[in-house]
Amino acid sequence: MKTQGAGGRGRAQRPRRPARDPARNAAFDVVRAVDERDAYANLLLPRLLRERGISGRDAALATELAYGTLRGLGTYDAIIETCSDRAPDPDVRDALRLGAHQLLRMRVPPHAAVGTTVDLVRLRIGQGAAKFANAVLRKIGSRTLEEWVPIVAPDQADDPVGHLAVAYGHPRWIVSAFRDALGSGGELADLLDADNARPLVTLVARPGRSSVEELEDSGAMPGRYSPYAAYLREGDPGQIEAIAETRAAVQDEASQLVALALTRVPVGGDGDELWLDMCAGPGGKAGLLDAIATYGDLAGLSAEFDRRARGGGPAEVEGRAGGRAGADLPGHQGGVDHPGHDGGVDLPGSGADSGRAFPGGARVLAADVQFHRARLVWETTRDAVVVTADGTEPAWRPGAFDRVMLDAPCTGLGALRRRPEARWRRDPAGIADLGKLQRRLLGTALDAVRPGGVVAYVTCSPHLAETRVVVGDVVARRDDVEQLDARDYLPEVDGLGDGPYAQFWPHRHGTDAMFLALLRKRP
Ligand SMILES: C[S@@+](CC[C@H](N)C(=O)[O-])C[C@H]1O[C@@H](n2cnc3c(N)ncnc32)[C@H](O)[C@@H]1O
Repeated sequence: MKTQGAGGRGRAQRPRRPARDPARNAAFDVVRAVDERDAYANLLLPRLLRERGISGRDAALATELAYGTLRGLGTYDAIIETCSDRAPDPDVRDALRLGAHQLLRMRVPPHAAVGTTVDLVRLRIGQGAAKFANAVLRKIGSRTLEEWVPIVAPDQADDPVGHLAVAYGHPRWIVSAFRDALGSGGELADLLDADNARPLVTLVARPGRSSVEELEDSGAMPGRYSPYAAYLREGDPGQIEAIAETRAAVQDEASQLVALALTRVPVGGDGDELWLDMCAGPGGKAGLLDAIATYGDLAGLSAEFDRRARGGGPAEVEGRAGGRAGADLPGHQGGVDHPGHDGGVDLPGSGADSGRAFPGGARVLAADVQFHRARLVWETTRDAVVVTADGTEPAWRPGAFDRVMLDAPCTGLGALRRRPEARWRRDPAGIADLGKLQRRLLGTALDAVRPGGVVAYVTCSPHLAETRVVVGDVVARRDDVEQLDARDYLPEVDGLGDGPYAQFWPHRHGTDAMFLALLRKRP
């Protein structure tokens, strides 16, 4: 049974009236559903917008209201508590959170923020609750966010983590984890701030299937680092033909780069034909790996070709690239004119087999333990073989693969920008169990790769207990593994840390906080 708080007394069930303010009503419904029944905002909101025919500016407003409110819950709750003389009912509190977001972080004029929120409460909850909401919102609007923070947050000097947690709306344990992973406190506020910003929609043009130029024709602009990335400032990516046909997809740029880095490591020796994506669902990295495996790293190949045509090195790349990855392939990008590339990437190693872009001609086996997620991989890949399989109990023989991608199940703390409510749902208690699974999966990934082959251990979390500690523990227990400096395979990206790992950051790179370790099985 619900507790009776402010504005709840004597309230009768009333029939829903038609929404006069579709954006705020939709945002309210999303925040309520997240609060009441653990709904996922990024799944529910697009459905509500579609069902209610909300589009254009109203859709943009509903999105900012719902996502922004959910990101800032911790901050807004602290301010609401200070401004209320009694605990609000959950539905009234959700409306107050929406109002607080408009007053403190959006450019909605205060009278409009208060007026529309009070109207919403009157219509959806009741007259008594509306009076209460009006009084609380007026108090909230009497100060700016910068003025509220010192009042409601712990003192910065006494408790810097607690202060940042309230100031930037993150749970304290996540702020601590980010501080530990960053290694110094200097950038912590920038990171938390970046987590509160709406991420750019990043697309991937799967090589051989689409091209950045094709995405540019649909209104996107070339990405900063990945030769396959394009940014979409506005519009629905689902309407882009290449995306509808799975030749391109929505994919964070760091996700693209960690997959690309795996394909750039020279494996030498016994061919390079079979790759495993061990935790592939829903298929973002598998989609890119599948295209590179089939057609080659076309951007890298054309950069190499350009370099060699200018007299920069051995010429047999033309022969290796010809046929499968030659200039006639659909979507072949020709020369690379890319801010991060300067005509090609310089990878470590020299000699016939190293430092080369992969020319194509491999096959990907993509596995996921969950059938429905494996099915999503099957829908997004073309040439990959997709299976439902548990990576901890391999269905493949040891040493079968030349390259293995292990994008391990993790807390997802690196993608908090995308899932607005996620930060309040994650529980540090789950990290120990995840760590056990991550260690087992990394062990079986290393068993799956042949001597000389390479494993990418990836998490979409910078939490040390899921990244360095896992890799360090597993490597320390084996004598057949050599750790590579992952940064060497991403020369177009600065600021990836002290190595040998590569750690992306939203505030530095505009990407998710993706972690990469590259491990080679000793020949
Ligand atoms: C971080 S997600 C992978 C994301 C994916 N690589 C992509 O880029 O779209 C982790 C995946 O691991 C899967 N998984 C969890 N435990 C597994 C196991 N024991 N064996 C195989 N897959 C597992 C989950 O179902 C989930 O789909």
